[in-house]
Amino acid sequence: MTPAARVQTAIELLDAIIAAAQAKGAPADRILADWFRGHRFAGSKDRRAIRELVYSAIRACGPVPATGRAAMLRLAELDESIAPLFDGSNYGPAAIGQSEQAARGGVAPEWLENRLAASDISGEEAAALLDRAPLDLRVNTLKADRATLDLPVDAEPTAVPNGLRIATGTSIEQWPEYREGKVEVQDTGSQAACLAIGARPGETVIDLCAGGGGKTLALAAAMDNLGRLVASDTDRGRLSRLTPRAERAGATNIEAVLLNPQQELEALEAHVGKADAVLIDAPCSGTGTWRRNPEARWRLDEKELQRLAATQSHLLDVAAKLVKPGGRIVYVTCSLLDEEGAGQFEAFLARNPGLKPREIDLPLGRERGAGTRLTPYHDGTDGFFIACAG
Ligand SMILES: C[S@@+](CC[C@H](N)C(=O)[O-])C[C@H]1O[C@@H](n2cnc3c(N)ncnc32)[C@H](O)[C@@H]1O
Repeated sequence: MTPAARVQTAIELLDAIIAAAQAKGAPADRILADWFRGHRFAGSKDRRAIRELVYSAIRACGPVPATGRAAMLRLAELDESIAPLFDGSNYGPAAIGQSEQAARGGVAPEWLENRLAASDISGEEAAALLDRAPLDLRVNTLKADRATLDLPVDAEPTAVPNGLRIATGTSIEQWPEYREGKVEVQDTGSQAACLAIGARPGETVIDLCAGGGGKTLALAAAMDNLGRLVASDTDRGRLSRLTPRAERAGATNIEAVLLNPQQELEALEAHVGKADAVLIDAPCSGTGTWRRNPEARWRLDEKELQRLAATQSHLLDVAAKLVKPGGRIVYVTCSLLDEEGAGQFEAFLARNPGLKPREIDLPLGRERGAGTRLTPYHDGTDGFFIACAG
């Protein structure tokens, strides 16, 4: 493909990504993967270049761009190598018209920038939300030891006990160490969230929103497979990914439980008032993970944020029923908005005067309300709010 044809392809993909974001459809990564699968003539260099153009254009726009072409014109304002490729050549984009408008820059749609600023995320903190994410691994202590594990590439220890950082873009799926379950891909912030729960061998721990089990596997390792680890979620598809992952990781103490939304306690009845610890890795806006999926900024609206906050509050109340007296509840969101983090947790404590905030000792982050906040700018991790009560 010519460089101009790559730009035109990126424009068309951006059109699809913008439409999907507004319709809450497929994420950008899936749209790209599907296109690459259907267009085998695009070689690996083409694919890399197109991906880079698409993601750079997404990062360059704050509010939702009107079109893929407007998004690419915004990128052309930042990267002078792009405008000359609007050359009207075969398969390339038409020449830039005199009155054509580029999309607006910024960190996010204005309403969302304002919400972030109200949560003290602005300036460099806000800009860093759109950095490129590093590639972090967690060494699975059920099968390996960070101090002695030999990997095919250089790896730097991170601030968390079993974390390693390797070069972004490294493909690890074919590594024997990965296939044998010695390492998992997991952001350092997620690993810190797992540390906060302090899961110990022999305990009963409930991972209430387990999804595909990213944190469940870390908890199983912390428990050394001893005790009871309940992994629940309302999403059957996500939860079904846990079993093969647990097998690969050698995690043997996990019990997966599918929940009905709003009736979570029915399936978890046997555990009411008995859990030593409950982790709520709550569904959230994901403002802390824009480094990985920057078009998520265009999916969110105020109504969705309200819906998420209501679910978070409900799940905190569910956790309060599951935990035993003296047990601990750890609340985690990968959002930097206080209404999903410090504010949400404060309201929970106010509703439950019998529960008190507990200090969590993490090697990263800063105090925020009754919890700890990790940010890409300050900690080099995804953004997280993590808090504990008991
Ligand atoms: C942030 S994700 C969890 C990620 C997962 N813990 C991990 O580390 O890979 C939030 C999860 O909450 C689940 N969820 C949404 N509503 C729920 C509910 N009412 N009860 C339990 N889980 C729920 C979603 O299906 C989603 O998997």
